Amino acid sequence: MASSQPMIPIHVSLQELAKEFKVAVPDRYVQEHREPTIIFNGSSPLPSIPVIDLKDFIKMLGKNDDNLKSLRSVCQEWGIFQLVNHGVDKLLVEKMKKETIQFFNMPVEEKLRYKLEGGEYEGYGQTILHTQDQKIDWADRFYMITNPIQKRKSHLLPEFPPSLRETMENYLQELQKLAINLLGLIGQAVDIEKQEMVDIFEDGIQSVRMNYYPRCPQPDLVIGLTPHSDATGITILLQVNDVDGLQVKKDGVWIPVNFLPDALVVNIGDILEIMSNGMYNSIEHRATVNTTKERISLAMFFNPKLDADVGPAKSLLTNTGDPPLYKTLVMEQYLKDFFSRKLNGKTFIEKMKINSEAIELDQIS
Ligand SMILES: O=C(O)CCC(=O)C(=O)O
Ligand SMILES: [Fe+2]
Repeated sequence: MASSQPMIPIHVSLQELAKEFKVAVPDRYVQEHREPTIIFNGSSPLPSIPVIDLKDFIKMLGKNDDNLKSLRSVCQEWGIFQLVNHGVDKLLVEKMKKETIQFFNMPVEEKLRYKLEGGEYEGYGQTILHTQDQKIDWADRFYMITNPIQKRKSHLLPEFPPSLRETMENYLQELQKLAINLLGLIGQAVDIEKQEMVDIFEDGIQSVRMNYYPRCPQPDLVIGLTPHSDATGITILLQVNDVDGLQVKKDGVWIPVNFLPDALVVNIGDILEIMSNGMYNSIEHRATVNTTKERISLAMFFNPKLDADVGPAKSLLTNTGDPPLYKTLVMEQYLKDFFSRKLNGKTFIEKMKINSEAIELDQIS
């Protein structure tokens, strides 16, 4: 069974190790089957992810439902967009970026105070290994659950340098407000009642991941972050140091995301794909690295409450009359199942589909 697989933390920081790999990367980081990035062939423009201006969007709300229709098609066709004029205080965002950089610039001994322990998935370290021969992503990460507060691990955020702790807290609160507004709108666009979204997501499970991707002598051989869809409702991503590297899989090909200045990138996670009964797409994405500059990003994940049902939204099924295409699981169990597997594209959500082959396979194993 997947849940009994060992979880092996790697205690060394790649940020330190990478300084020794000036010419070649060790085998453990080499991805033999990495899919290529789309190459611009000069005849058709490279597709780019849609942009939503939240200020304009809100202004038009109630006047007609054109913007809800376009939000719906963005979330269906892409499952990811850049959000501009999002209303999050610019100075706070700048402070959050600066202090995230400072976090990774702390001496390694300091960072290892937050290191991942065996069997845990919260803390600082490299990829959590589910098998001994698993390839390792070219990155260090810090991951923790931030909400509800009683779920916080006392050796993580509470022990951060005071300024970072305070900035993270303020940033979290701002993003919580933004996330609940976005979730309401995204739900409304597929006939999920706002109250149902609020009941499921308000005071839900929230977590943060800070990603550090060192420079790499052979960037095409490694992957910064393995292809995956997020097991979330929505994720709000901040690119911390203006170095691009995020890619999304659209119509079978990997295309790079060029972050707009001051934009936050919002992506639809598996839980919204399930809640929308498959109308939305939880976008598959990955991070690539480069030879010249390290890259830092900060993702915040917004999820239902632990005791909420994760399944096609009841109001959507009532309003559309459609049969449910996904199973329903309690959030707590959903999270346990997710963390017991290694990241692997969209295979996890496949297991939630009713009548999928993946479910049958899982039941046999
Ligand atoms: O670094 C990035 O741009 C992507 C991060 C991400 O997808 C994640 O943390 O889940
Ligand atoms: Fe992600």
